[in-house]
Amino acid sequence: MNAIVNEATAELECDQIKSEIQRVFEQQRATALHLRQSGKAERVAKIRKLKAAVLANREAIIAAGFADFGKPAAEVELTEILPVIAEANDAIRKLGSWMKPKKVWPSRLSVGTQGYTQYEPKGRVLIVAPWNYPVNLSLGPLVSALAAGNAVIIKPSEMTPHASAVIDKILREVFAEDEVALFEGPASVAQALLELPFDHIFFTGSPAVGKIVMAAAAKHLTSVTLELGGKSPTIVDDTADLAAAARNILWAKFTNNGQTCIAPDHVYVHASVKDAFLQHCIAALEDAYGKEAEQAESPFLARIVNERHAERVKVLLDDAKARGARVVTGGQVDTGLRYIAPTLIDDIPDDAKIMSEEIFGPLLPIISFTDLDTVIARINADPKPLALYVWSRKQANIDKIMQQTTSGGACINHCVVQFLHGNLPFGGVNNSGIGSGHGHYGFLAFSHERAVVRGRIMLAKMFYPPYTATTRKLISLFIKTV
Ligand SMILES: NC(=O)c1ccc[n+]([C@@H]2O[C@H](COP(=O)([O-])OP(=O)(O)OC[C@H]3O[C@@H](n4cnc5c(N)ncnc54)[C@H](O)[C@@H]3O)[C@@H](O)[C@H]2O)c1
Repeated sequence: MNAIVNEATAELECDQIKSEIQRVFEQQRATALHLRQSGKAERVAKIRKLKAAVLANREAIIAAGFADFGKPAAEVELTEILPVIAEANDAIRKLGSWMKPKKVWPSRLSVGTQGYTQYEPKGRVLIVAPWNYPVNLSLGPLVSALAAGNAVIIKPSEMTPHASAVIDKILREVFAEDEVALFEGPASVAQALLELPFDHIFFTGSPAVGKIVMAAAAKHLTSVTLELGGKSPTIVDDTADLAAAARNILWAKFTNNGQTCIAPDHVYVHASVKDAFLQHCIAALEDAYGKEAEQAESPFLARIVNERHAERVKVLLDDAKARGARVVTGGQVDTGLRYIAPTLIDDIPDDAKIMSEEIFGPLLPIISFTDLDTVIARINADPKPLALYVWSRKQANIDKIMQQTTSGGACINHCVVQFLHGNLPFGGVNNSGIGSGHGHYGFLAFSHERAVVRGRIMLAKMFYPPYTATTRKLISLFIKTV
């Protein structure tokens, strides 16, 4: 009986959410039409208000990061607040030039015309965010959507309720719901949103859900930006600065306890320097989080977002160990406390699950190699990664890796900073994503580039029917000379 009542209640709630979503979506139609004519001042004013509200709620965002996954305050500020402020400042400074129509030279076939691209808001857009950087990955794209002049609906992840509550508070402080609205809830809420004919969907999450989003978007031919995940490889060759590599790779890996889309997933290290690299890694771990036995108490390590994910990461570790892998350091797991120690794993057989699934947790496989070609072949046999990191002082090795592999982004002698570089596109390639965001690229993702040609001299007149011998000669001339 209870199950039936629960089901009926859930269905009723679902219907209520759907009609609420529909109501807001309809309201946003008029806003989108108004925004089509909005200028720089109006858009910048919105971004300034958003930025001020983020800063005013700084402590609340820090508290939410701690409540959701025990995230240290410094990490919340560095990875959740700073990127949003940087995105906002970039848009405030540059929006004037981004919005300006861009003139182009006439091509040989369009001599006598004036051509330019005009940047128009896409209209009503949907931003779907994941849980791992809930503030950054919903408000960062929001800045770009506002810069481009859109009405926006945001769907944050259900797994970080404290962050969602702060985001909701910030948005309510700054926007009317016909400008920016937020719908919290499980995947079913995202599915209800995906039924609507949005003008663009900006989705950040897993490749599996990315496919669902793209299929739903296809029904309305809605354009998509898909910021997805995957296994980002890191290569450390025998010429690398091992101390610098170890410190930087581990920082990139264990920030947010490994729950970062562009974290180094696994490391290929040249066999001749593997032992030295491992020693540097252990020293770097101790510097950052204390001795192995103290690391569970470190205030600088976040926790896994929930028990289900802690269990998922534990299964990867157990499977690797069962197949003969060796834990170099770490390996302690308490799923109840959502704690998994920073763990380095060696001697992993190729068929271990950890070598094919995105780890998204604090386990770092170290794989030794002697021949760079085999590493490149392995990388190319896997789906195209979101990021690739190379540590080397040998230009020939760097060139070889960069020319013979692909990835959404890459760093040479660095990790993860491509995210913070606002002048570069941030995105994946195929399985790791489609399209890109950040800065100007974010503005473009949420804009329609309308191609406009203004006629001056009417060259086309020469080709009007009736088609005479002269017309044919002229066409031949163009074919030869164009
Ligand atoms: N490329 C990037 O910038 C980037 C950044 C962060 C995370 N990621 C990736 O995101 C993944 C982790 O985040 P996650 O677990 O929140 O991802 P996810 O794909 O499970 O969820 C993302 C969002 O989609 C919604 N969702 C879940 N199932 C859905 C469904 N069936 N239909 C419609 N919507 C659904 C969720 O509610 C959430 O809001 C990892 O793969 C990671 O690499 C990528």
